[in-house]
Order: sequence, then structure tokens, then C-alpha cells
Amino acid sequence: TCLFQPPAVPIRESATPKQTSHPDPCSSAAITDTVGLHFGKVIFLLVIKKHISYSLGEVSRPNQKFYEMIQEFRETLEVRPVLNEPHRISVCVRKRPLNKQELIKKEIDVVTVSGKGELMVHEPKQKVDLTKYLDNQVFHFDYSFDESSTNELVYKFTAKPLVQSVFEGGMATCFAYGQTGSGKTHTMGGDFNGKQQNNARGIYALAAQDVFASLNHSRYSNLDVSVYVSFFEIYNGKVYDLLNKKAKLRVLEDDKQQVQVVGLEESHVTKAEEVIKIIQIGSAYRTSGQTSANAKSSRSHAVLQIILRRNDWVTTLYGKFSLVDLAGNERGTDVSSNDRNTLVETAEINRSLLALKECIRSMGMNSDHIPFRMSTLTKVLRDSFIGEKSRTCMIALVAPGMTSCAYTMNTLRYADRVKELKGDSKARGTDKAQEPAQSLSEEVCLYSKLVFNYDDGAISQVAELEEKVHAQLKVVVCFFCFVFTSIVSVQQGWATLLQRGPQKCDCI
Ligand SMILES: Nc1ncnc2c1ncn2[C@@H]1O[C@H](COP(=O)(O)OP(=O)(O)OP(=O)(O)O)[C@@H](O)[C@H]1O
Repeated sequence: TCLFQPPAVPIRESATPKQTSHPDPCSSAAITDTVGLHFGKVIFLLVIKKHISYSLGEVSRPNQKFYEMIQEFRETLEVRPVLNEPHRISVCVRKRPLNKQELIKKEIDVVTVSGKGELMVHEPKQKVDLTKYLDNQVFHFDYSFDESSTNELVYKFTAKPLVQSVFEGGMATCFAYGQTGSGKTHTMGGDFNGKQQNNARGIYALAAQDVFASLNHSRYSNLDVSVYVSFFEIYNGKVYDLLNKKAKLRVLEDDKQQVQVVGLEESHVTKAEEVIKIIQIGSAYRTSGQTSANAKSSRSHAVLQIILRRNDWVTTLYGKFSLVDLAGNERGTDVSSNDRNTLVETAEINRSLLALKECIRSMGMNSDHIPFRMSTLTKVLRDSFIGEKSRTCMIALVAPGMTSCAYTMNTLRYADRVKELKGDSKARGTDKAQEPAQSLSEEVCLYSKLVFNYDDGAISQVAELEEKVHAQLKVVVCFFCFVFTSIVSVQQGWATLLQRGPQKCDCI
């Protein structure tokens, strides 16, 4: 219905008050005039109405019905504040606002953050008889941040509590996980102003500021340590130093299972501004490619490490804070490309993300077996998963648009699996906000869960086998080494052999 009625007095009459002779209202000229006048008025009023309803957010959109259903549902929700409980592994979720393109396309926002770590996805579905309905799925995390949350707020509840553990000699790790374009780089590296990124307002910089604040705090005045920073990326399973013109580095493991990135540059820093400068230099070197979702998509994992080293002559490692901006988690569903390189990249990303999940889960279960050898990412972060003092935080980033719904669900299920530890039944799993309206949705859910669990199970088995093979290989190499040294010794003569006595194998 039109909100605006035409004025009672015809405009033409009021605009010509001095006219004395009245033309015949039935003449053809008068009729043409009147029709034209009314047509013009209608167009004018339609334009006004559209303008006003646009500013009121009432624009009719492609999915208007779902939009209204979501709005209606939101009105019934009670918004609660976030919890503040420390965890060894914490998993949080952050929803970004709809971006410019999504607003232009009149995308509807299908994600609701209802507070207290809760987040809901309104998955639009359709019954067989074409009736539209919402499948509302609820996820519980340690914290949930809505689109109005700033990087500072997210930092306060995620990475900030981990700084203390680094000063207590622990290994802390903070991951940003999510689909391409969901806001990982925005959260870790700082918000964007056009193409310019404000590196001083990301979690990297905020953590660096807190490290220096703690260093100058009386509580740690006896701690004789210095701060170093390294910044590297892992692309296609290879490590590249972002502080040394992307030099390709080798990852080696010694006999004590210590993993070393050989030749990685560590810059000694004395203030947060130096770290921000390093972030700017390193970010410029990051590998980016092209996916259908984000033209400048990051296809690599970026790892910024803030390292505390004792001021002794070998600069012994004291504590480490690894901040990781993971590559997009599209899980091979970006089918827009037939390019071999892109497919290899995607496979490698998927592999490392699955390995990461397994390592965090093993850490959470205090398992003896951490399958860190499954990917370069988990190899270089091995320290992060072991030891009593290790603490991890994962920030899952989600895009709110309806077209990202499947990716959003993947991200949330992944984060949910990371968090699902030690029978904490209250904080685990997804709930249905309401009974699924029909069995088809149940089937879809069950199917996706099965696929997901299959992945997890297979990965665990592969990891276990890999560990076993590694151990057996060690024994075989050791045996051959012994045989070889024995043969050499026999050749050198019994006298030498007796003189040397029993030898301990030092081949690995
Ligand atoms: N919380 C937010 N508030 C406002 N804008 C945001 C937010 N999160 C992300 N954005 C914007 O969305 C766009 C994509 O974000 P970003 O580059 O951080 O995504 P990404 O997850 O790192 O993607 P990729 O994996 O491809 O690098 C950017 O323009 C960014 O400014």
C-alpha cells in the first residue's frame, strides 16, 4: 500500500490561481493534461516511497521471505553477556558485518549472535512441496562476538589472557580460522581502511603491546629475557621467511623430536612499534591467489611468533606466542578453478587444517600421541601442543551472508570439534533451536556429520600409522647402522673392534 496519498487540491489548479476563464474539463487537451499530471505524480510518489522504504531497510530482496522469517525469529531471542572463564583451549567465534558487495546484492544475514558464547545459523531450506522454512542451528563456544565487536574486544577475550602464560614460560598459540573473506586478516593483522591495513589495530600488534607492557611490569622484573620476532608463511607445505625476502626454508627434526626451521630470521625488538613495522613488511610479502570468494585471497598460513629468550650466551628459549592467520578453509569446494596449482594448494590447506584440529584435540585430551608430523604447519608449531603450560585459542570467523551459509556451517563444525573435549557436555555440540521441520533436513545433518566424522577418524588413523612407521623405521635404520659399523670394524680387524668395545648407535 502506498503511504502517500495525492493532495486533495489538483496542483495545476492551485498553481494558476489568477486564471479567470475556466477551460472545458472534457476537452481532449484537458484530459491529456490531467492524465499526464497524474502519471507524473504516481512516478514521483513511487520514487519517494522506494527511497524511504530503502532507508528503513524494507527493500524487497530476492529472499524476502527468509529475511522476514529471520527477523521474526530474532525478536524472540534474549541477548546475554559473554562468559569470562579461563580455559587451556578456548574456542571463540566472530561474525563480520555484511560487506558493501553483499549489501548491494541485498544478501540476507543468516547468522545471529545471541550472546553468552552462543551463535545461531538460520539455514534457509525448502520442503518438497516448496514451502520455505528455517533450520535454526545453535552453536556454543567460549565467546561469541557479533558484527559490532572491535578487534580490541575480540583480543581482550581471546589472545590477551595467553600473554601471561608466555611470561610463565609457556607456549601460547592463537589461530584465526575461517573461509576466505570471513575476516581472519582483519582480526589478526588489523582492520582495513580501503586497501590500507591499520596494522596497529590487529591482534598481532595488540599482543606485542601487551608483551612489552608485561616486560616492564614489576611482576616480571626479575625475568632476564629479551623479545624476538619471526614472521613466516607456509605455502604448499613449504616455509618462506617473510622477514628475509621470502627465502625458502627447510624444516628439520632432530633426535629429540625438536623441530627447527633452519635459517629463520628472528629480529630482536625493543618496543611494539618495531613489531608493527615488521608486520607491515611481512604482510606485503604474503602469497595471495584468486578464488571465487575473495580476489585477494590468502592461500598461505601466516605465522607471527613473539619469542622470549633468556639473556644467556645461547639465548635459551623461555616462552613463545604464535599468532597464526590460517589460509581459507574452503575444503576443496571452490570448483570455479580447474587450475592444477589451485587444486594442489587447496588439498594442502585442507590437509594442514585437519592435522591442526587433530593436534589441538590430542593436546586437550592430554594424549601422549600428538600427530604433528601430518603437516608442515603442525610440525613447526609442535611446541604449541605439548607441555602443561601450553595454551591455545582459536577464533573462528564467519561471514553472515546467506550464500556463505554452507562455508559458515563448515567453519562452525570444525571449531566445535576442536572444542569438543573431555565430556564437557554443556559446552559441546550443536543444538537445534527448534525441531527440524522435516526429515530431509535431519538427513542432511546426519550426512554432513557422517562425512565430518569420517574425515576425523581417517586422519587419526593415518596419523597413528605414520607415527608407528616412523618408530619402526628408526629401529630398522639403527639396525642397519649397527651392521654397517660392525662390518667396517671387522674389516679394520678384530683388534680395533675389541679396543672400541660395544658401540651405541648414533645414527639418528
Ligand atoms: N569485523 C569486521 N568488520 C568490518 N569489516 C570486516 C570485518 N571482518 C572482515 N572485514 C572486511 O572483509 C574483507 C575480507 O576480510 P579479510 O581479508 O580479513 O578476510 P580473510 O578471512 O583474511 O580472507 P582470506 O582468507 O582470503 O585472506 C576485508 O575488506 C575486511 O575489511
